[in-house]
Amino acid sequence: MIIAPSILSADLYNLENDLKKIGNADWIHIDSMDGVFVNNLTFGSNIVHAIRPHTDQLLDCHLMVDRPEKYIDAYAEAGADIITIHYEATPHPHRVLQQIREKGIRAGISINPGTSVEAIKALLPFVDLVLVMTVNPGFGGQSFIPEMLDKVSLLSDLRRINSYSFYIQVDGGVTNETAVDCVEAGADCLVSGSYVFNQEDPQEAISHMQNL
Ligand SMILES: O=C(CO)[C@H](O)[C@H](O)COP(=O)(O)O
Repeated sequence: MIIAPSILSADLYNLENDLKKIGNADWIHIDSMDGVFVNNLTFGSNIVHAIRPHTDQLLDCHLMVDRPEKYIDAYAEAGADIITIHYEATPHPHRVLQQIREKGIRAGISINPGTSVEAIKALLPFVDLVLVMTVNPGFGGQSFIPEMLDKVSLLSDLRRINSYSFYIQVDGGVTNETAVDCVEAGADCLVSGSYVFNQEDPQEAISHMQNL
């Protein structure tokens, strides 16, 4: 199981120290929010640029921004390994996914709780990752919406039937308990923010989830 702690819940004043606390994680999840697509503002490609020289962990960039096509070049130049855009954020998701892959970067598509898997079926051959939001995007520390697990199961079936190879990532309210349900439904990558960073020993929490 791939674990991607979200630095949305890190202490930005002590980011270097907090990155050490999650040093055994496979990926680092970077939540960019623009105050338009979601009602919150966080960070942009500048944080990718700042972290990149200091880790070999994959930088997994989740763009909760309107019209993500405007920012792909900046994230590519900053050193992103994965860029996930929201299906709901652009009228041209297929074009933006192509734009990401043309940069040699893995491309992900994310869906809000109100968006069905059917809506992104035509995009599945063109993605390296599908992110199922299990909270409404915008804030950390929200409660997991269990009904979203049906989407994870459906994606897992579609992946098997069509021999696709995208990762199925779950994000929002992931704890040691909800992680078990995500794994059973077919997820292979879990984003966890507040749960991981609130633990006495984040590395132990990460390795527990990695072994699910
Ligand atoms: O994308 C996000 C919010 O939009 C966060 O990645 C997500 O909510 C993780 O935080 P937590 O584990 O605290 O729910």
